Amino acid sequence: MATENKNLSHYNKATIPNAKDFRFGIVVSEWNDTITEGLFQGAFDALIDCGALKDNIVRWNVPGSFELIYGCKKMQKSYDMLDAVIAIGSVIKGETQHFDFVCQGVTQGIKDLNVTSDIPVIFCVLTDNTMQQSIDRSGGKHGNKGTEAAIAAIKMAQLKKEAHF
Ligand SMILES: Nc1c(NC[C@H](O)[C@H](O)[C@H](O)CO)[nH]c(=O)[nH]c1=O
Ligand SMILES: CC(=O)[C@@H](O)COP(=O)(O)O
Repeated sequence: MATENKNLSHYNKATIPNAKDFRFGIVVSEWNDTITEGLFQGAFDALIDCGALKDNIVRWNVPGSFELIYGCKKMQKSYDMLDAVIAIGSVIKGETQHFDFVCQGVTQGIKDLNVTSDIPVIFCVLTDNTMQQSIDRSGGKHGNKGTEAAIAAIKMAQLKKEAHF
């Protein structure tokens, strides 16, 4: 289902575990910071709304989406008691193929972190053709992908808690 048919900010708290005992890391890219700050706020507000404590949320910044890979890896290693990490970025297509390489690189890198570590990393990276598409997905008409990522982080933290291996 395309984003335009699903508001990214809608969630049913009755279907979401209480996050009061979970600890979250959030790594935020500074590229397109008007977008990434909106994504961060959406994620932070949703975590709190679902019971997370402010003191249980740690935030780091990195220069761009490609650095999310290293930032999330170090976050996992620095805080091994984290229950989930959210990687927040905004990649917007320019004139060259650089967009494709950044998007593929960060996608594969974050996938690898989910394979190599026991702490889930949630992919909250917008990969848009235009700034308007990014605005629409970071608190605009399609909702906020940061909110969606926070809900995913809570659900994956619960799965990690219940999984024995
Ligand atoms: N064009 C965008 C970038 N480019 C920068 C890279 O992410 C990286 O920081 C650089 O290549 C140095 O390693 N990053 C974004 O997050 N969004 C963009 O639109
Ligand atoms: C995603 C990018 O790196 C891109 O915005 C850079 O723009 P350009 O392809 O025009 O150099």
